[in-house]
Amino acid sequence: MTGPGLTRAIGVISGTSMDGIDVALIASDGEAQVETGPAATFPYPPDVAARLRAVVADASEAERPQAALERAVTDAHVAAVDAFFARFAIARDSVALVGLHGQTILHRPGRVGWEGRRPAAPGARDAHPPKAGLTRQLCDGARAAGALGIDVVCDFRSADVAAAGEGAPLAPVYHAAMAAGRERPLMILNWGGVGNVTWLGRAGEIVAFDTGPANALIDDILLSRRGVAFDAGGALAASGRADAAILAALMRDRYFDRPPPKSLDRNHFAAAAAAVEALGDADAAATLAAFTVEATVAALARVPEAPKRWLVGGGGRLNAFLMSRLADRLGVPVEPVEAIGFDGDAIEAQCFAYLALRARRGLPLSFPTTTGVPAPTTGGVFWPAPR
Ligand SMILES: Nc1ncnc2c1ncn2[C@@H]1O[C@H](COP(=O)(O)OP(=O)(O)OP(=O)(O)O)[C@@H](O)[C@H]1O
Ligand SMILES: CC(=O)N[C@H]1[C@@H]2OC[C@@H](O2)[C@@H](O)[C@@H]1O[C@H](C)C(=O)O
Repeated sequence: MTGPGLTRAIGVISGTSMDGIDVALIASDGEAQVETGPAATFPYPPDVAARLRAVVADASEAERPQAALERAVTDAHVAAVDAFFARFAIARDSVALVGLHGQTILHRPGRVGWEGRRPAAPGARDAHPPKAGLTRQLCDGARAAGALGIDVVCDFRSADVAAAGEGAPLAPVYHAAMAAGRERPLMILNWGGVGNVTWLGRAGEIVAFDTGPANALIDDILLSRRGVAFDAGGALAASGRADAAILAALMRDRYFDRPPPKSLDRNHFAAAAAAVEALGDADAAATLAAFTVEATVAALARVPEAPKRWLVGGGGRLNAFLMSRLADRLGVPVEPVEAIGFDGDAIEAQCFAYLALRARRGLPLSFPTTTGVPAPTTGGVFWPAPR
């Protein structure tokens, strides 16, 4: 794999589920041409995962420097790339670049309107002035480039936030490349911990935003109540009944009133766990699954034209219950991205390889209709390997 004009790059990400470190190889020009190679997921060392969960659960902790944890996360990501080279017998010097997303521990973009805030009237004293935008992905680029001996791009979101964008989602430009030549309008949905959509219009328009919860809330109650990481296939949710009143209350969150672009911190909907506390396990899972589906369906009101087809990536595509409920509610085909030849577990890692290549070429990663940034904006920080 490497056609003329294509560069081989590896992408690495651990998403909001913190279920492991995804690694994928692509060859691409950072534009229309993408060839996908192998991909795999490697577990976090358990102590690193536990420390991350504690920090992510506490925003004030997530704002502190976290230098030791950043080193541990970086080393885990480097180890994952080394294991990837070994598993697929890939020569290190055949890869020109590594895009390291790192681990998001806090996401608080500073755009006016964030969290449903309304701009204060002119002259009025704002009782809750916006905090400066901040998005934190733990990743030490210099350490990673040194350990890997390969050039690294990391910190993909900060330039967008500094330019008054949401800093997320960044996958849309990769989704557009994946779906080139497919029927429009088309929706690409990522159901990871948090959900996000990319709407692709007939004339090449892209509208993208985070939809709401995907699996994170369901994962959290399965872990706290049953000691398991997720609801396999959605079996527990399928055996329960969603509580309509609780669901309606959850859907009144002001996030759903906001027009896109918009993005979420993993913990935005953390109060939902308390809302289902009095329910039995199956009904709680069913209510949170219904919340994921309704939050996703609500995206329809925010795109110019209803998509003819939805393609789903991320672990949520393996939840048969969520997939069939979404298809019922939408009335159009809802299929895993495998339907167009992509590995739904690898898209985000592929995406950060692709974005790293774009960053090196000065191409934009984000756009006014994907993050609300005022103009198309490149990003990422480059760390050359020591020579
Ligand atoms: N067989 C399955 N049945 C049900 N759910 C599953 C299954 N396999 C994975 N999942 C869900 O998918 C989640 C992981 O999805 P994924 O790896 O796409 O998330 P992520 O990339 O960490 O999150 P994000 O995209 O928000 O950053 C798991 O936490 C689990 O909830
Ligand atoms: C701040 C952050 O890490 N956001 C993630 C998260 O996980 C899903 C959703 O929320 C999306 O906005 C984003 O990830 C993907 C890869 C993105 O930027 O497109």
